[in-house]
Amino acid sequence: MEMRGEENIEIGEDITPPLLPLSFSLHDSFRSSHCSSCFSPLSSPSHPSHAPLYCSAACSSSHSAIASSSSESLLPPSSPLSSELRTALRLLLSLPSLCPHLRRFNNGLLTNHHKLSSSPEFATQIRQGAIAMAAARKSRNGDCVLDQSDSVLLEEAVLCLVLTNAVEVQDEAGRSLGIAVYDPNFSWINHSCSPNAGYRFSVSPPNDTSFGEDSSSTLRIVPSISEDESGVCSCSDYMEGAKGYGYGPKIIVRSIKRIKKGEEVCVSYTDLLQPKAMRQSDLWFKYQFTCSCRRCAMDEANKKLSDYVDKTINEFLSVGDPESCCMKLESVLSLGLQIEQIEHGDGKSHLNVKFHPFHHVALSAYTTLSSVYRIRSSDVLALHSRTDESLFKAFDMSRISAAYSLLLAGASHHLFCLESSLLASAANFWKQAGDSLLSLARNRVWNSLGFLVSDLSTVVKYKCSKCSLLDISAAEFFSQAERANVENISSDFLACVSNMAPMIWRFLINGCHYLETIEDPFDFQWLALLNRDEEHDGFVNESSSFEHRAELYTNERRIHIYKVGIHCLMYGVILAQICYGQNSHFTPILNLGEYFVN
Ligand SMILES: C[S@@+](CC[C@H](N)C(=O)[O-])C[C@H]1O[C@@H](n2cnc3c(N)ncnc32)[C@H](O)[C@@H]1O
Repeated sequence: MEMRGEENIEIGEDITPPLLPLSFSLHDSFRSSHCSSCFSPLSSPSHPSHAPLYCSAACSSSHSAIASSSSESLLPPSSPLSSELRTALRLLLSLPSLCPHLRRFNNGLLTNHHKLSSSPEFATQIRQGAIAMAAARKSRNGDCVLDQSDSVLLEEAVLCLVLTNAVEVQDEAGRSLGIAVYDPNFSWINHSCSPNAGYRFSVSPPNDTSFGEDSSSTLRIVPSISEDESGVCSCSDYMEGAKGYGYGPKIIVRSIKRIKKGEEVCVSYTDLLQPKAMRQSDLWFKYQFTCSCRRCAMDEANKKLSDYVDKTINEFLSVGDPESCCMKLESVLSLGLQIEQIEHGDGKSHLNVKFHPFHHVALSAYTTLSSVYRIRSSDVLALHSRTDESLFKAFDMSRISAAYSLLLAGASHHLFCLESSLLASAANFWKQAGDSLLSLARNRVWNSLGFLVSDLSTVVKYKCSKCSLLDISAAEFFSQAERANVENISSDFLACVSNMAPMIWRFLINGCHYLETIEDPFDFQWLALLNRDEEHDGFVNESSSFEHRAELYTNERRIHIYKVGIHCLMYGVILAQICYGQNSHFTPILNLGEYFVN
């Protein structure tokens, strides 16, 4: 069974009225400080006692008869699962004629008996709990000892029902006061690690108009039979059979995302801040199911994507086919991987997963692509005669290599701003981006178009009017004061290169389908607007269509490539000096002249 939206529901709306529990119990540690009937704090907490305590005569008169007839006082003191055992004994009172073999009781709640008892550890706990319950029931009826032949199947099934359906009742401070089992309107809601609903409790003495309860809220979710149960049962029979005692801590379910009519409503059964492995093991330990929600499938898919990228890189390192490596990496970056997802109760669906540009595997793919395009560029020049065509082809490869270096530097910058210990990586990526762009500005292609390398010497002494980086470059190394001012230098630098990026980015990425989906290598705000499911239809291969339009190759563009390159190099050097000091062999030596030797 599952619950679905009966209508379109907006975010932040109550989707059930306050629901009363079918059965509940305080945890042992709150039995002397809280009312056993309504869970509100007692005005004068008592010494720990085995007997339930109440906040008012009303609570005492409604609940004490149930507590005594459920025979819970005859349970062994402080047994494991004691609140579950009390809840189960109280539930047995309201479920008179039961068939313990049923998967569901006549109140519609799943027992999950077979699943829970398939774990040997759980099975022992359930069996021991059921024996304690059966012994308490028997001795209340005047029988003395439970004998070996007595069946405890009913007790086991009710205890499993409680373990499967009970929720922890929390107070405003987030403390778990006890547990409660609610009717199918709540208990048929399945779990998701990316749920669209949450719940809160209303804990207050009877007749108190409690805070947080909206008496006008109605039930806006409806039961639906999941695939595995279709044909076995009907929801309405069960809803009739669900009866509680008419008091106790109430629960209210609320949408935390927009829910479409007919969409499954899910809450979380575990701490969502935990990583997938911990969430999965917690769910398995408590409920014996493996979650296959979208968030879990994404984690799985990310692993598959990472494995695919690692395999491609390893293949390249051993077989050395640069073209196939670029094709495969760019294909997976553009198109993602189709992952088959098995959703709870919904059969199979497909999930298309792509890397976020900041994902560590995407960064490793960019590093590889930048090197492999550089290798391809040298290969073209080495293997073909230096015709104009091969010069342009080699230039295209260098251009794309430089674009990947720049993207890598831009993405690493954002990570470095969040986690400053990434300084060394950021230094290295900026330095490489600078090197690639400066080499690109010196590429022979410009010569063949009539722009001489010596033209660039006019801009060697170029001073940037927007940031101080290039003033500093006159010195061989940055002073301590300059290094201490790195935050300001960083933000001025980024503002400066972001300003120049539009002049060169489209040119650098021209013809590379994956890079063409990246709007800006420094400012990633466009990511928020991108429809990640959008299909991209290709990737770079040998025959892809670079546009060799003459108007793209202007001296102005080349000078911008040079200027961005010089900024990146300077910034990489200042970061490296902070990281390693100026005399280390890890710190590049500033020798700008080397970029302009004819
Ligand atoms: C409180 S019940 C939820 C309603 C339940 N589906 C039913 O049919 O009554 C909890 C049980 O539902 C099943 N369940 C809940 N969420 C699930 C999920 N995401 N995947 C698989 N099983 C799930 C598990 O068997 C779990 O023990």
